[in-house]
Amino acid sequence: MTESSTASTAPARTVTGASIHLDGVMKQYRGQDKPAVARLDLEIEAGNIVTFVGPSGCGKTTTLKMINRLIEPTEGRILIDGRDVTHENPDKLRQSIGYVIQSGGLFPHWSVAKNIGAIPRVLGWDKKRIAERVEYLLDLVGLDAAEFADRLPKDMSGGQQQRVGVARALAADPPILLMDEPFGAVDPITRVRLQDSLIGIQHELGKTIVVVTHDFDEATKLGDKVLILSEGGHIEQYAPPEDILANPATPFVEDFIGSGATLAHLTLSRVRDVEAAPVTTARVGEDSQTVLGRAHAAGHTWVVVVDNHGHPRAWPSLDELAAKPQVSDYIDRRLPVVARSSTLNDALDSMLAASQGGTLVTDGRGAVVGSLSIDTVMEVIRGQLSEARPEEERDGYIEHAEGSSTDEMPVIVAADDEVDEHS
Ligand SMILES: Nc1ncnc2c1ncn2[C@@H]1O[C@H](COP(=O)(O)OP(=O)(O)OP(=O)(O)O)[C@@H](O)[C@H]1O
Repeated sequence: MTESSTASTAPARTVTGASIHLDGVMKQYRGQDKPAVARLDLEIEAGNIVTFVGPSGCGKTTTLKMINRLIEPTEGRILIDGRDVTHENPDKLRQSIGYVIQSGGLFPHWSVAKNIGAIPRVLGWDKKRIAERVEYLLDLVGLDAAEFADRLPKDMSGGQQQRVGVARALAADPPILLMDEPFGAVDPITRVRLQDSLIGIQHELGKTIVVVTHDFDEATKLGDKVLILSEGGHIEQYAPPEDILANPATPFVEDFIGSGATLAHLTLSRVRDVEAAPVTTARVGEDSQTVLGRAHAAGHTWVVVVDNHGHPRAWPSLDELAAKPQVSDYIDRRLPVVARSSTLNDALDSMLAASQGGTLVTDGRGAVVGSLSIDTVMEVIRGQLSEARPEEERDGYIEHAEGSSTDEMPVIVAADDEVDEHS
């Protein structure tokens, strides 16, 4: 079988996640007159990412924490893969449900390896198995084990700490991952990378992931389904993002998603839907002339320097490359990079943040697979906008400028403006 036919007939994704069923759950906090979450019924399919959004105080976190019983429901049942866990030992339950909070929630005096190994140690795994697991998970979340395993959280960036938080939550291979505003505390570019990394991990592992977020764009990007809640944990809509944008179920949802719903479709277009241009890659320490030969043959004017995992480090021009006999070990911290799962909005953001006319594209594990130019993205966006606006609405500048349009120019008059009938 050829490589391309393997790709086109790829088998369905492996699902290692478990389904979650909230059956009439209710939470009434002591001293409150109204329940934080009134009777809520929710079915989350195994292997899906579901995002919870809604205004502050609507009950997102309460609902999430009832799944692993960090908050005990006042009424109702929680079923995991059909099994009623409402009265199971909560500590045991939590060992099978990974939990990630904002900023990673790492133990500050423990190394990265010790943090990730916390639950496996409780489960009595031997040292070798834990060490192998730590190495596998660091690689999965895009961190180099040799560089990070012995670091303390304070010596890492917010985004790196958050990656370790995800690795720790996955340590005992739980079927479910709960995440409460996981990317709320990082800058927008890091946020995009963490989102992409999470999508990559989910595609690879097929876990069931529930994410609470304030950000509707994040909810639509990550979620196979989005749950929109209003006060009291009331379900306004629970559907795939495309359906919510196309058919908001209630006036609340319409208001919530805002008038930019047409533009919001752009947040659903992915980098993988646009063909990435091939790039010439070079390894650190490789002979520059050999790389130049490859780049010239491919007609490229720059190359991407990658590490042993194929992660991009810099994108020097051929002149810069030729200035040194070997490919040098330089990291360009402002390199624009997006994953195939990123949205076109993310791609534009990354280009703008780096003041570049293009961005590199990586796979779910951060290895370079190509590049995308601003022109390509703009072309797709223009196409989408014109599809969103019906033909008859598009009366061009030329027609108006030449006075050839038969349409009346619209005149907007305030209700109390006097209109002179004779002018
Ligand atoms: N421990 C508590 N005791 C009393 N009331 C609480 C408690 N925790 C939350 N609440 C109330 O329950 C309601 C739902 O809170 P919850 O934290 O679930 O909302 P949320 O949608 O996650 O909000 P946010 O987006 O602001 O984090 C709110 O009115 C909140 O004030």
